[in-house]
Amino acid sequence: MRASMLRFIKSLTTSPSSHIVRRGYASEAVPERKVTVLGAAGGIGQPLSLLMKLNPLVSNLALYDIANTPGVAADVSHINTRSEVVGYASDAELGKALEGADVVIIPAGVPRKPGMTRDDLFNINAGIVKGLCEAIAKHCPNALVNMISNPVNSTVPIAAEVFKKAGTYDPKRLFGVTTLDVVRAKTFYAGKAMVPVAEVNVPVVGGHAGITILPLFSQATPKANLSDEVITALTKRTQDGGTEVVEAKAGKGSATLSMAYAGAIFADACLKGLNGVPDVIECSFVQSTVTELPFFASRMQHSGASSLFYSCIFAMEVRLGKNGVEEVLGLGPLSDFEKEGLEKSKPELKSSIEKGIKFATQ
Ligand SMILES: NC(=O)c1ccc[n+]([C@@H]2O[C@H](COP(=O)([O-])OP(=O)(O)OC[C@H]3O[C@@H](n4cnc5c(N)ncnc54)[C@H](O)[C@@H]3O)[C@@H](O)[C@H]2O)c1
Ligand SMILES: O=C(O)C[C@H](O)C(=O)O
Repeated sequence: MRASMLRFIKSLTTSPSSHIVRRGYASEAVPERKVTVLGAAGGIGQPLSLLMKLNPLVSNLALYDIANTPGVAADVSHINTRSEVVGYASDAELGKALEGADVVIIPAGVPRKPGMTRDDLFNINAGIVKGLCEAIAKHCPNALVNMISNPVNSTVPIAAEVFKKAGTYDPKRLFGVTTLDVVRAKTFYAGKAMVPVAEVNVPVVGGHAGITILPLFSQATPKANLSDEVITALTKRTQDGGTEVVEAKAGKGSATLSMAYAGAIFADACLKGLNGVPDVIECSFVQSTVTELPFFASRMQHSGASSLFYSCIFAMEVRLGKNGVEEVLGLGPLSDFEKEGLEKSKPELKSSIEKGIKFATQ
């Protein structure tokens, strides 16, 4: 488990809470932060809600789903951590769930079954995401939106178009959650490189489907002398990680537990960025200007005393301050294998992005 997540879970049982919430902050006070989970009663939503309840940076946790929310909210609310939990169960309550949210996490929608691609989920999930984003534009237009619902390569562009139409679009605040790809790349790399997994870092760029997932093992740390064959196999396993889980679950859905972990890591990074913690770096599928594609997942650094952390662009790191990005950091050279992977991924990524834009603007 990632060191920061382990630290905060451990700290819940070993330190007085007043110490926990102050760790890493210059000021004595930790801000109030509301996090809303849309799809909170689902396979991802439940463990993700649990993990957000364990996060000491959260003061208000709003759990929304169209089914089974009261039970999940009652259950999670009994955990003796900082946040107050409120469940919202119907369309009529969506506005209240979103009002005042700093971070909105969206794992609402149907998951894959064996034999399906993520794009096969488009017809159902596009409509769900569009409706939820319309509500976000209305009730919490300044929230950071963490999009988990698939196909991420299309649902993020849908969200962007909905926000543009509403006049609320801020590219610095919309994120496709690709953290699970990073989580997998780290795990698989550690296994082959025989290094402690907690020390591993691997940027993953591109998108979140098949060959659009581009792990950059040439930049993985700690360094290891892995053969081309091993790098190829690691890349393929990372790209097919979702399918590996879908097949193992044999019709009972896709990754939920590892996704909840990844979603919690990413939301925690968002909260830290909002709170002004420096040097917070994650990968995410965000608006980009570096390639000819309008969206691209890449590594980003977010911090700043104001409420922003910034998307970055293809294979880049950025440093943020009070008003967002302060500095864009170079990512470094790609291997020939990675350059080839990037070129191969572009047509699929482009078509998924265009599909989302077309759906939302029709
Ligand atoms: N980004 C990633 O890395 C990643 C990883 C895993 C899964 N996913 C995606 O996340 C989504 C959810 O997966 P899951 O396994 O949790 O599915 P699930 O079916 O277990 O849960 C989905 C939940 O969404 C709810 N829901 C449906 N429509 C809704 C609406 N309009 N408003 C609020 N809630 C609504 C359902 O009631 C259900 O509780 C899928 O699209 C899946 O493909 C993404
Ligand atoms: O593979 C899926 O359908 C779910 C998710 O995108 C994943 O990567 O696990």
